[in-house]
Amino acid sequence: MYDWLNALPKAELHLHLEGSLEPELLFALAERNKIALPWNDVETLRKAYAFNNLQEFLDLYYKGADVLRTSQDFYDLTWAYLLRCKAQNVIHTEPFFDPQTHTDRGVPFEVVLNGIAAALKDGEQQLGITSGLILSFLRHLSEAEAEKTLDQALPFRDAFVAVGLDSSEMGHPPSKFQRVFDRARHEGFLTVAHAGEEGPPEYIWEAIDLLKIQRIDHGVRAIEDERLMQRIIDEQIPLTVCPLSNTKLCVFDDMAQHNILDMLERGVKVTVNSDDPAYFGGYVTENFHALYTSLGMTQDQAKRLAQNSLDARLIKP
Ligand SMILES: Nc1ncnc2[nH]cnc12
Ligand SMILES: [Zn+2]
Repeated sequence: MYDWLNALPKAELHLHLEGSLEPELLFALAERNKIALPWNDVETLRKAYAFNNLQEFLDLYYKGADVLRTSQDFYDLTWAYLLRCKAQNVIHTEPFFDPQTHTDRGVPFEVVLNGIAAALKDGEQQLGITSGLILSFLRHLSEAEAEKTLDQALPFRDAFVAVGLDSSEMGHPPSKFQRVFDRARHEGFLTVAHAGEEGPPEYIWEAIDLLKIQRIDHGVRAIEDERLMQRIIDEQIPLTVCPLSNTKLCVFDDMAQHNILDMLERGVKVTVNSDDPAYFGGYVTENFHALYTSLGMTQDQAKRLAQNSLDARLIKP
């Protein structure tokens, strides 16, 4: 089944480039940039990948991102991810990057963007993988800081298709970013937002009604609100679900409890994604495979999930 799932043509719509930083590359970049790490070796670092919630993961993820300093680093990170896409027949990807994670420690916006954009261009030319980059604001920071990030992005507007919202969800509702999302839309960007990962259904309502999103990232807590379920079914608002992420971050106790197939059967446009594959134990195919082993996903369901990912692209072929 793994090989069959691997061969399915699919799109990945929820992937943080910084979350694809494998420990081996992290150590190689630390050496290249002469950065001392708090872990002795790759195995010790991998052992630290045990999380009780989103915040515990984010604390380590931001630490790991500190090895990314030059455009070449961002190129190498993005290229390594694209090679994984090629190996798993991901024919299109819409990755996130978090500029504030880098600008806040002194790496200029254009250094980050140039490396990522060059790799995505080579990915299309050399690997045939199309892409659309999403600039994600860190929601634990202020809206004013998001506004500053949008200002930095405008000279490079052709490099992005959308803005997004990620990082610590609880206590940082979408409504906190309504004005900057208004301006981003006015500037011609599409919008997406993480909502309903740990946060309540109310945050999903806000993402839809206030941020006017094209897709909900995660959204698994929508199932707690029947009126919301009807809305996302009626309007076919896609959910970019990340099964391995949800179990690693204890959103579900184990994969057998995951609601993605229940949502699929109810007519929700759910998709399968890897979120932060270097930290959560697998790329897209491993996420599909976990649904097969733990939930008995059928080939027909897998085909519908893969087709949903192609249908939910922001950039249509
Ligand atoms: N799963 C996730 N939720 C929120 N922010 C993130 N940043 C990287 N991964 C994330
Ligand atoms: Zn995410």
